[in-house]
Amino acid sequence: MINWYPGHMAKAKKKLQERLQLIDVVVELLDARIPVSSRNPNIDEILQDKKRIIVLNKMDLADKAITKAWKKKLAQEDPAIAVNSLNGQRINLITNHAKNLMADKLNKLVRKGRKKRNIRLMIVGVPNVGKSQLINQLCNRGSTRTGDRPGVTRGQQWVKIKKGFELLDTPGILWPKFESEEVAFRLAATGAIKSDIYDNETVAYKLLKFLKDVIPDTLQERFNLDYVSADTLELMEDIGRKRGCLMSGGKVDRERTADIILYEFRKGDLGRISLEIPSQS
Ligand SMILES: Nc1nc2c(ncn2[C@@H]2O[C@H](COP(=O)(O)OP(=O)(O)OP(=O)(O)O)[C@@H](O)[C@H]2O)c(=O)[nH]1
Repeated sequence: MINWYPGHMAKAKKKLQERLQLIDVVVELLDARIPVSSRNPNIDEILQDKKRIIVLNKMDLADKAITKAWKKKLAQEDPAIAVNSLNGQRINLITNHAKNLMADKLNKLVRKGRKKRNIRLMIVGVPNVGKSQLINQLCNRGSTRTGDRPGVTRGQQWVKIKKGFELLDTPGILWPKFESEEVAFRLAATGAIKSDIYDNETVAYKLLKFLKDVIPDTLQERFNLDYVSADTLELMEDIGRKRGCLMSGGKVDRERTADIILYEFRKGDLGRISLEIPSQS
């Protein structure tokens, strides 16, 4: 886990901006469950007028209808798609969109009698959003290393991911938002940050408070509850008891209960749940 200090951010920004000069299209990766909170706060300033595709990753964990609404909203600015980087579902759309974005520029080259060149892509995003997973998926599809080329920092390489496309094999790591407790909660709940603001128990409590209104039936069934208490603390203790999280004297071990709730939520065992909806933000 990176500790972001202003100095680190300035350095990361500078490094990224250097690499951006080599790139045709940036793939901005967001978490489909929290597209607002998982977005770097300075992204527009960093990317400036660079062509961009917004990719909502982990679509398998997010609510289908809400993701669709997000895509519609985000697509007002840039092409926006949702993918699953674990199984590679829909990642073909990334190169399709990149091709469209670059069509005019490349056609111009051809009209000038020059050779059509590969479209160069790079993935950027905050920690844990799935950058490495997506790079692996894109690279696993019959890709080839294109060898060293000037201008690329040592240790980084271009990978030819399909005909006409090259991907920088190291992602751009961006810092997350630190602007509010609510954002910190959402990043912590989805596992993106180890929050300094919240401990696991508080994150799980806040999450449960949200979930009991959104998916009461799922909670009742999953944890085998007699009923879903309107009192969040009571509900948490009921879940703890059902899962055998007891300390000596029969008191519920809330820390262990919190770990279970967070683990199952992050894994998708509680269903596909989005923590942010477009009209809220
Ligand atoms: N369910 C699900 N999990 C995903 C998906 N993509 C990535 N993950 C998981 O999310 C976690 C983080 O993925 P990484 O690829 O390591 O994320 P990263 O952005 O490279 O993370 P940093 O190295 O911290 O910057 C891993 O446990 C992945 O298996 C997805 O589409 N669906």
